Amino acid sequence: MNESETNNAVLINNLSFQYGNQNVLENVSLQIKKGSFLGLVGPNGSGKSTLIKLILGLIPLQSGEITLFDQRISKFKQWERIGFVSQKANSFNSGFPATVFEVVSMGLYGKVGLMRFLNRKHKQLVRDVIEQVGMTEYIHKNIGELSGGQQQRVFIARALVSEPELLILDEPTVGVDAASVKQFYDMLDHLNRDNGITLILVTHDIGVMTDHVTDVACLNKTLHFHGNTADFEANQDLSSFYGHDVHLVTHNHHHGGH
Ligand SMILES: Nc1ncnc2c1ncn2[C@@H]1O[C@H](COP(=O)(O)OP(=O)(O)OP(=O)(O)O)[C@@H](O)[C@H]1O
Repeated sequence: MNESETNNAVLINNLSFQYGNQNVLENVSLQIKKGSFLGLVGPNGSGKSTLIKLILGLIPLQSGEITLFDQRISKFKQWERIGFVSQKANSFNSGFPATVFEVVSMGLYGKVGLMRFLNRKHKQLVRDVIEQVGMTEYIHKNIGELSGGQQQRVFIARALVSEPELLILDEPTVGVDAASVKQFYDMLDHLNRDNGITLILVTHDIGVMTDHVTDVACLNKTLHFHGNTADFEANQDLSSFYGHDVHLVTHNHHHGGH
């Protein structure tokens, strides 16, 4: 980390975005501090993935500003500081011919070109991140033979080999069974607390999430709430609106209290 940097991993200022003439994000401002673990929640179609794509520079800004580690996104070049794991990561079928070690090594491609040129240091790094996500005993297993939750850990390890300071996860627990979800969150806690990695987690698992995240942001085109987890839970309107029935809510609904 750079000594002269502020405490912000991500700073979003007055961001708006449209697909065609559909407003998807309106005047969103959000400060994500280094070391925090942010849960980003919102109904289907509320703009969560769009916000993440904008932060990752995958789609261009239209209005407003995003600052990553104190650099305007248009000038930002240190993309290795940011890792991303998507919901669709766990789609390997049982025939996929790559081991956990190999899949995680692919995360180094940007650094070393081809996997067969991995040096001792790189191999150790690959083993270390596999250890961090608790997959050491599966290191030589084929990825396709693992459960969805285990595959997702492997994808997190793959994102971790480039040693990101910020890791963004877009609904990583979709399709993962309840028992594995708990372990998955424990692993995220470890990365956040022990390794100091800032996390942004897009999720619909409100109940599980609030036991782990430090901060919550509720998005429904505009930002309805951003604050610490205790304040989110204390606000009954918010936790029920963004809770279990979130899939049924339409954009036209009214919801008070904030
Ligand atoms: N490439 C695109 N072109 C046009 N419209 C899009 C595109 N991507 C998303 N949208 C629309 O923008 C809105 C926000 O979508 P977005 O994927 O950001 O929501 P989300 O909160 O991530 O939803 P979900 O929880 O269902 O994943 C939706 O109405 C969606 O249909």
